[in-house]
Amino acid sequence: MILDKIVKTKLESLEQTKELKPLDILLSEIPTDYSHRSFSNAIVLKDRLAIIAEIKKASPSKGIIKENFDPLKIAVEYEKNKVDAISVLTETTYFLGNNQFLTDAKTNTTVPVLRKDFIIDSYQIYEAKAINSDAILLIMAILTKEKLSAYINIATSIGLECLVEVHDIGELEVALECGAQIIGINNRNLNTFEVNIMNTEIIMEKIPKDIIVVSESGIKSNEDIKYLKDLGVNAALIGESLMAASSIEKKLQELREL
Ligand SMILES: O=P(O)(O)OC[C@@H](O)[C@@H](O)c1c[nH]c2ccccc12
Repeated sequence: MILDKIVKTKLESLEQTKELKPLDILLSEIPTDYSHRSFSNAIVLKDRLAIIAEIKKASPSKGIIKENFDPLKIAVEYEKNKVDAISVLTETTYFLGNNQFLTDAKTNTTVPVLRKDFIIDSYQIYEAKAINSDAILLIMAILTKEKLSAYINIATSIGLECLVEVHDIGELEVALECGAQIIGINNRNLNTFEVNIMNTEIIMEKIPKDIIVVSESGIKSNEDIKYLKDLGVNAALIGESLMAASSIEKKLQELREL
């Protein structure tokens, strides 16, 4: 199973990272001129669905998505086209991401930046802060209830917001019990890669009104956006269809068309 493989790779690389940079050194690197941008404010809008645009070179299901990949240029282009937030893959082995891509996106735009990675250790939360993230992704499928609770607390205590990702009702219940405020419904099953945007509709019904909802994965068309807006979702997280488009500007216009 791919998720197990990713977690295993992560565990191995984390050991090395921690050896090279122990936690106390990492903590001393947290920028003091940190400009915090509110992820939740950016994605809760009155009149429309917010767009969280993702910077992702490759994925385990598609391989390389974008050949001439210039993450800084993409971030600037996203900002120019008024996306509401940017998500950056920082996982290096399967998604060919990098922490620097996130720092660059933050420094060269004015929107909040979400760190997309497989967080399985509190070290990575401090790391997210050190590289200048505003929010982190926490994936229910790779965490226990105890870990999720602890990680939400740590993140909150250092001013990071959490997008808690679920893909079924069981996971949703645990996430809500742990105090998740922003729920990401993944339309892609991370083990089979199967995408079903109606997953959002099924899970949405069980989410209390005061919780912020993000629909993630497989969002490709203006119909998808309309469908999600009618469901009452706050934001759409879009990667592949923007990354694979020959023009990001045109694709965003097409997605937003009323
Ligand atoms: O590229 P897509 O189908 O538009 O999906 C974006 C995003 O939802 C996806 O990259 C994602 C959702 N959850 C994740 C967890 C880890 C890595 C990646 C992801």
